[in-house]
Amino acid sequence: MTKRIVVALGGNAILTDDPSAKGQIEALRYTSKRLIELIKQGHQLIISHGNGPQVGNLLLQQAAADSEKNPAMPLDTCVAMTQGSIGYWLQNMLNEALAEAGIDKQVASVVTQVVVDENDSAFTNPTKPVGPFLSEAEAQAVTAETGDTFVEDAGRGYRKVVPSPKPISFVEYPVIKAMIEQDFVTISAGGGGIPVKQAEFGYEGVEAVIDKDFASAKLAELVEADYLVILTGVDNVYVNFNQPNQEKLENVTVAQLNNWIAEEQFAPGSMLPKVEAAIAFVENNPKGKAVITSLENIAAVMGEGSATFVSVD
Ligand SMILES: Nc1ncnc2c1ncn2[C@@H]1O[C@H](COP(=O)(O)OP(=O)(O)O)[C@@H](O)[C@H]1O
Ligand SMILES: NC(=O)OP(=O)(O)O
Repeated sequence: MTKRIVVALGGNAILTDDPSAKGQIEALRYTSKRLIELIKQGHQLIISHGNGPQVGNLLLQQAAADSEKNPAMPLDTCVAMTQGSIGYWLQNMLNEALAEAGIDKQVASVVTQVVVDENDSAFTNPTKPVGPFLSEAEAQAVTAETGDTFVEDAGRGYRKVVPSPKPISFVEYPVIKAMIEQDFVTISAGGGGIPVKQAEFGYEGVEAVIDKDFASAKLAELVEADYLVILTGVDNVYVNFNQPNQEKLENVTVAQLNNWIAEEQFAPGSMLPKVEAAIAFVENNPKGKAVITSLENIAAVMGEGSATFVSVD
């Protein structure tokens, strides 16, 4: 039976060890081949993706801009730029994979604006890690020069943090919905969506990066998806992660996850938002399941391999 599946692509589905455009296109070529396995099985794919590494790199490139003739772009515009570039690469690679598989299906990216609350406490408490991983000494040197805030990111090094308000609504949702109804493969809410606030007539950008897992959960809720699949660097969520007594989670409920959240089992800025997004989706859509796994293990969604499945109870 056809399932409606929202797939949120994490960092390493797009950027492996080569951050050049060519390297990211290659990573997305592989990713697309894996993704269309679900289309081959007759399922409907609704794709979103992250942009943390890319938007952080773009911010670093902005620092090289001169102030008048070649001005630095604000963060919301940088999010739009990464949404555009990743969407462009991904739609091309999906088209290629579909053509190779002899499947005639349209793919398109939607430049997606996501409304946030300008009074969200995130604006005074930046938590979203973006850009490259630095050593502690490198991070301290950048902070001394720019005033940027860095945090240690899940044992992998230090990353700059930016405000990450919660997504409220999708400006382009009627368009996304119409495309889904036509059975087009949609790429939307890239990089969590371009953060905007309501203006008198229309919308105005705000400087932030929305967490793509929260945006994807909201999208999955709106489209009443059967599955929200969050693809990341690990096959499963763990308790006691990276410790000798780490324990793989396979089928878990919201109540169990809430207990582990209280024990601080999931790293803020990396696994915690994924777990929270999974909870939000199944609580608002109790018939749906959330799945956290790796791209390599995507077949687990249909029962072939290891993944963490979250259900409401
Ligand atoms: N409890 C945990 N269980 C599994 N992975 C965890 C846990 N805590 C932190 N992590 C780390 O979080 C990473 C996923 O977050 P991140 O790489 O920021 O996401 P994304 O794939 O969306 O870019 C995993 O690859 C893993 O290294
Ligand atoms: N915007 C966002 O959450 O990106 P990452 O998933 O790449 O961190």
